[in-house]
Amino acid sequence: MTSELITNIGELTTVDAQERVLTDAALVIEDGRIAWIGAAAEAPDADERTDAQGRAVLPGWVDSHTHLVFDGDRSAEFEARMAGQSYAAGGINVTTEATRAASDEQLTALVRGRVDGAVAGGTTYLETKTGYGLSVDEEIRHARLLAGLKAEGVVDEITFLGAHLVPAGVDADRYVEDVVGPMLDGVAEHAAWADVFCERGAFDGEQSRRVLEACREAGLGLRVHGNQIGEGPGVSLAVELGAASVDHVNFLTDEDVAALAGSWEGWSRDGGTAPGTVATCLPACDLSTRAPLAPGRRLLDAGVQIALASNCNPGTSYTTSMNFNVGTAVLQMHLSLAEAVRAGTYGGALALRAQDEVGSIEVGKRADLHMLDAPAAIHLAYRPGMPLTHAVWRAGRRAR
Ligand SMILES: N=CN[C@@H](CCC(=O)O)C(=O)O
Ligand SMILES: [Zn+2]
Repeated sequence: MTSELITNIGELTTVDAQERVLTDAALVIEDGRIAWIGAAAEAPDADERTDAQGRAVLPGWVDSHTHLVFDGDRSAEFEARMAGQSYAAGGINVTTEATRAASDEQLTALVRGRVDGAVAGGTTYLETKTGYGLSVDEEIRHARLLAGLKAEGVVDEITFLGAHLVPAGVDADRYVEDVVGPMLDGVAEHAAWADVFCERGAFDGEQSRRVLEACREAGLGLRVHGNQIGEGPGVSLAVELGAASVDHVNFLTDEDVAALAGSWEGWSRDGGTAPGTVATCLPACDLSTRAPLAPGRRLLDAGVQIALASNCNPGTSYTTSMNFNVGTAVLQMHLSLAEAVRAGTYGGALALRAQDEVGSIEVGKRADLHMLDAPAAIHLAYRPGMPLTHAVWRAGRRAR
């Protein structure tokens, strides 16, 4: 068992229950986990020593929402949007066609490259989805490829999103029966989560319920893409069915916000009731679709736990940069730096129910660390777009 002391940390943002931010700090990693945190002057010895030279350290980002299994290019669709066209779910079909044509080797290499990019930007725990297969064989193929990458530690969480869109030329009810039948049977061994795009142009409330209930029955945890394009049943359904997260949340009624807040009543970080439904905000996606930014401030003020995620996908958010998403949440969504960092770390972990393992720097947790080439984390918003990630540790190992 080797240990590493990281010392001379200018600012250590722990995201622990007390939201402690330590200056002149140090920490020790042992066997992939955080073994000690405290003042640099009091740090114990370790086998190896890294001098942070006054840099800031924070938990690695937990990106709780990505779609990395895809091939093809949708830049023309993006350009048309920038010229005034609005986003519609139908573009998913374009990616599905390109993705189906890619071999296992091609898709695996594409996912690996995208994860490398995410890690290079400070992401240390990452969820990703199927959803550009949209047939029984293809969805199972994508889930199987992801399971191989999970076994290697490339991705951390896998979500089945067969209910992303009804593929062109297929009857909707027939497709839903495929999703809850042979598709679910084939992916259940590979995925821990199921998701549905509950939205105008994708799946309505009834179809979404059918998919979510069947997936829950099969033992999968639930997540929902909801309220992205307009108000709708996504949020209320997610809360009713005990989904771990509902993502996008751009268009919310007061009832939606109250339902989300109600799901957190009685929960506290140190105990109480089980966690409720996290509202995941996706600022890069909102900018790329010219949508109103998700109301993160309103949700926090109502007592809802929120996450920030990249939603990396070729249609609405072609970026894995959590630095960008967190900086944007401060600049445009009126979150404080502490709130935005928490949403991109502990909030994402809550959305994946991985909060006991990752999402904060606490003794016993996985040593997932992000060192900035800056003395303080506020530089993420103060210097947007700058290459601020200096070093990354994933489960105690230098990943960057
Ligand atoms: N909204 C649904 N799914 C993706 C976009 C899919 C696409 O357009 O390719 C999203 O999260 O934004
Ligand atoms: Zn998405």
